[in-house]
Amino acid sequence: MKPINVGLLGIGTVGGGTFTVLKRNEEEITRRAGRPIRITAVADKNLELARKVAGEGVKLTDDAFAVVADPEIDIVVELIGGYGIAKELVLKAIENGKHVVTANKALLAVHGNEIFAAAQKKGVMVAFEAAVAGGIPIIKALREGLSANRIQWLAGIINGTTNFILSEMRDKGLPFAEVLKEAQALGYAEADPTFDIEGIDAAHKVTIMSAIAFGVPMQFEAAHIEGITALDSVDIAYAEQLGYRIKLLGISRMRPEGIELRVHPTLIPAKRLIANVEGAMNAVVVHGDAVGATLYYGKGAGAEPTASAVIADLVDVTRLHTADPEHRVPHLAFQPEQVRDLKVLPIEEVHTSYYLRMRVDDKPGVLADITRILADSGISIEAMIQKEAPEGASQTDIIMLTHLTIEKNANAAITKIEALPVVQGKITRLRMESLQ
Ligand SMILES: NC(=O)c1ccc[n+]([C@@H]2O[C@H](COP(=O)([O-])OP(=O)(O)OC[C@H]3O[C@@H](n4cnc5c(N)ncnc54)[C@H](O)[C@@H]3O)[C@@H](O)[C@H]2O)c1
Ligand SMILES: N[C@@H](CCO)C(=O)O
Ligand code: NA
Repeated sequence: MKPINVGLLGIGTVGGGTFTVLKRNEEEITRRAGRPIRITAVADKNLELARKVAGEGVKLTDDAFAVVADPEIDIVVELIGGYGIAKELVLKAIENGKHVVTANKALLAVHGNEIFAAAQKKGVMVAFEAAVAGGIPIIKALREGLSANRIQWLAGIINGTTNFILSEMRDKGLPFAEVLKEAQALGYAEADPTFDIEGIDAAHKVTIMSAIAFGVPMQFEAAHIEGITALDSVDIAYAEQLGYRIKLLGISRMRPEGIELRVHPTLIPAKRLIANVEGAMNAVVVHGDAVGATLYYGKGAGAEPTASAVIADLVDVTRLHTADPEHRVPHLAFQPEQVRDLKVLPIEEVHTSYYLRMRVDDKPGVLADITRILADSGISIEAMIQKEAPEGASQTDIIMLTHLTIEKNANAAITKIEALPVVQGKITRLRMESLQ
């Protein structure tokens, strides 16, 4: 059977892993795909690296546009990253009638609408399993496995770097900067690690999942994004005492009036399976009306786990290469004309519950004043701890967990509580999700 020819753009961590796994498992992969999948051209601006990894028998170049223009190439695999040259290359590949496989979540979350429209018009596939949660087949699950369901919400630990940092801080009490350096050395972090720690990478990934779960366009620009840099280790410890873990979650929920799309540190009950996902591992919970809650777990980063997803896409594209475009799975799970223009809700409209930590004067009646404000705002309290004031101290910490409310309601109550003379400084507020 005639091989399918692949042009690889970027042979760094993921590109190198893809080359290695494809070679090692060639026989198994061919048995699945029905024909051999061969990387026949590699472009990397670091030619020395390309030579070292790909060796003889492959066309090597430092000009990625030459691969995209090569008439012998059937599928272009984009593993360069970023929104700059990667966007030009992907659009050019599509224009030249080539299928595209990419791990580039930033590119798809920001420019996906344009890229998928171009691919649809040209009748080519753009596959992106590696872009979300690395090796976990979450795109496949959302797009195909759960297609009977009205998906109601999804929530995931989808950034390995930040989960690694939170785990190490909690278990070993190590400082943030030190753990970040370790995550970078292990190859988990983005080229610019602020994308990880400020929640941007997780927002890219939840944007993509939200689009294919709910049949809406990519709306990255409307996502609410908070990272872990403002998180205080005292809150990690208090959350623990209350039976919760703090994780950086990407959350998207379908509501009749719009979509919630947000990334922020979140308290989740310690007894949930996902609360126990540690280190650089990823996990996503997807809730469908028929199936209920489903959980997907595995390695979200690293050379071979990510290559596993890239190659699964290569197998899919190879199988469907000759199929009529109408018989292929739609790029974004829903038929293109069925994508709905449902907007992302502002963060003030989200439904969630809260962890509140405040420093108060250690006087009688303080608690009554605070609980009255919450009650007047219709916010009920689920749990509370009041720390014993240390010997001779005149102030103490109160930590409260609330029931579900609307964010703007919580904001108004917090402003009123902060205005009480007995409350010192700002209240620390974290969102909580029950994930049931
Ligand atoms: N590393 C991971 O664990 C992981 C996981 C999932 C997704 N991704 C995504 O995969 C993509 C690649 O990530 P990576 O970690 O392999 O990056 P990397 O930096 O290890 O590799 C990128 C490669 O592209 C080459 N390159 C850069 N500019 C180029 C150009 N103009 N022309 C040709 N080559 C060029 C570089 O020399 C390098 O070898 C990114 O989009 C990233 O977000 C990475
Ligand atoms: N920087 C990303 C890589 C995988 O997308 C992470 O830490 O999850
Ligand atoms: Na994946």
